[in-house]
Amino acid sequence: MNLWDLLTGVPIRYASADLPRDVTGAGYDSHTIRPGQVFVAIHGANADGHDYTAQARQRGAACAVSAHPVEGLPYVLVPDPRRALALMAGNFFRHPDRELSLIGVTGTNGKTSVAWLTAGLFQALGIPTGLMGTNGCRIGGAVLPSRRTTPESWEVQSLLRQMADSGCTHAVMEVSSHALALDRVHGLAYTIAAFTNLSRDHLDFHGAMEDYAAAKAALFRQCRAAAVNRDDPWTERILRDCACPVYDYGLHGGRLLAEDMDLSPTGVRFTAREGEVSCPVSVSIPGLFTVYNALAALSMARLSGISLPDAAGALAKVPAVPGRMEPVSAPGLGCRIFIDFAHTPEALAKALEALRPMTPGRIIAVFGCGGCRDKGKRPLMGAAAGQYADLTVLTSDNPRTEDPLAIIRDILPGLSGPHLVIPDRREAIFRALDLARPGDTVILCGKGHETTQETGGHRLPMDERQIIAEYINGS
Ligand SMILES: CC(=O)N[C@H]1[C@@H](OP(=O)(O)OP(=O)(O)OC[C@H]2O[C@@H](n3ccc(=O)[nH]c3=O)[C@H](O)[C@@H]2O)O[C@H](CO)[C@@H](O)[C@@H]1O[C@H](C)C(=O)N[C@@H](C)C(=O)N[C@H](CCC(=O)O)C(=O)O
Ligand SMILES: Nc1ncnc2c1ncn2[C@@H]1O[C@H](COP(=O)(O)OP(=O)(O)OP(=O)(O)O)[C@@H](O)[C@H]1O
Ligand SMILES: N[C@H](CCC[C@H](N)C(=O)O)C(=O)O
Ligand SMILES: [Mg+2]
Repeated sequence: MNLWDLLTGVPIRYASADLPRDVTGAGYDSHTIRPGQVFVAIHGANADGHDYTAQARQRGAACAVSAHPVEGLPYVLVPDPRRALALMAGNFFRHPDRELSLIGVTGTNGKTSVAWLTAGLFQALGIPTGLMGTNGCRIGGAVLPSRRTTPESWEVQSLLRQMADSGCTHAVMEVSSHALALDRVHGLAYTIAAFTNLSRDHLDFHGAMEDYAAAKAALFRQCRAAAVNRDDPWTERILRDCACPVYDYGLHGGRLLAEDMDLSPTGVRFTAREGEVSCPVSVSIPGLFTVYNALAALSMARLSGISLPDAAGALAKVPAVPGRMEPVSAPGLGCRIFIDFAHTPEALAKALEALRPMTPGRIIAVFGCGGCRDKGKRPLMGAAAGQYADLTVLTSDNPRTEDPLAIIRDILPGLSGPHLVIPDRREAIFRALDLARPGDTVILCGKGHETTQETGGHRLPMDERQIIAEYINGS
């Protein structure tokens, strides 16, 4: 590709005279750069790409895009290499957002659930829809694993191009606050952006709630319509800079309302009402938060021109989201078991609250907090467990490179109420199941769809479904 075509729209401060005419693409990691590519040097939190131009050159980089002059490669100076990378990705992959109805979902909790329900709803109506998020990327029948909720801009544009080329007319993607702050979706034009809610998470990265909210709000400056949760106290802040039409939903206010709710162990049923039109909705995921997630999905369907009855009919056909209040059958144990992905104080509270009406006995919660992430949420998660569970088995959840016991020590000050500390997660699950009596509910929080445990800097296999099966089979 012609270098200047690749750089279309990128603000440029200076270009050296010896630049190549054609390049084969771009990359931002010196380890994986390929011959003929542009190496985009990014100044990050841990490293500075500008220090790795020699390695990029050895691997065949044709030139660099950088914030300051670099040694050994012709270069183009730009004010912001991350943004340059995102714009170059759009050019290289021929702007798939111009061919797709692109839907972005942001918020602290519920992004994966809402994205899944929305994509599933469209698919059920015969609308070919791609899906990108924490649980993987779905393009046609293929599922590609994801390491992050929203990948780097080059990968985002590449995946959207694959969706467009495979016949998708719509794409639904989760947009994390990290992605917004780090320009992974810079330059994308969203047809619809949705906001689920905001509560404490990721303050290790954002610093303060206001900065976290500001990162999320940025999505609403690059969309043509917004779907928002009217009941969330942060919604006004999120919409402050939003100039597009807004469709709101809620239990207490909004254009789309949920009424006559029936929350059961197997899911939720309610009546969705928009003005004079109302229709029954059912989703096979328990918890009041599922009502909100369903309303978000229905709102995006409405903004896409789908009638409420058609949308509700399609939503009823969508299978449950893997690892989100996922029931595990344990015949013989007499207790209910759920695998869930709650990993914030608010999500943990909501997930545990959802269990109370279906639990004649005790709620036994197994949870831990991720290592190398927001430490401030740890005692708050402890407090949520103490408040809503009858017994907590405190354990580990991806300690990463932190000492698991140090993480547990951070959680304990918030945790009042009966609890056991069992750092080994498999052992913790076994103990919770040992202690469970008929009528109790055991919930394993925080790992959801994950099938590994990151500890000591390694990623080890760990599947909670398998651990439960092993317990049941007596191994
Ligand atoms: C905080 C964060 O998101 N960091 C991401 C960011 O890191 P960074 O900018 O600090 O990068 P860095 O490691 O300092 O390196 C700077 C540059 O030098 C380059 N480099 C570095 C070393 C070298 O030898 N050669 C080289 O070229 C790197 O490729 C990079 O381009 O850019 C890197 C390259 O894309 C990412 O790998 C890294 O994600 C890390 C692994 C991460 O864990 N991110 C998580 C927190 C995250 O993004 N999570 C969100 C939120 C999930 C949610 O709640 O939904 C997500 O979207 O998944
Ligand atoms: N709307 C919601 N409000 C509060 N809690 C929710 C909501 N939806 C789901 N949850 C809880 O949060 C957990 C995570 O849900 P989900 O994976 O959909 O969130 P997410 O925003 O995608 O998370 P991540 O930031 O990791 O991508 C669920 O397992 C459930 O316990
Ligand atoms: N998207 C979330 C996932 C957390 C999953 C949980 N298992 C943990 O490791 O804390 C994050 O990056 O914070
Ligand atoms: Mg997610």
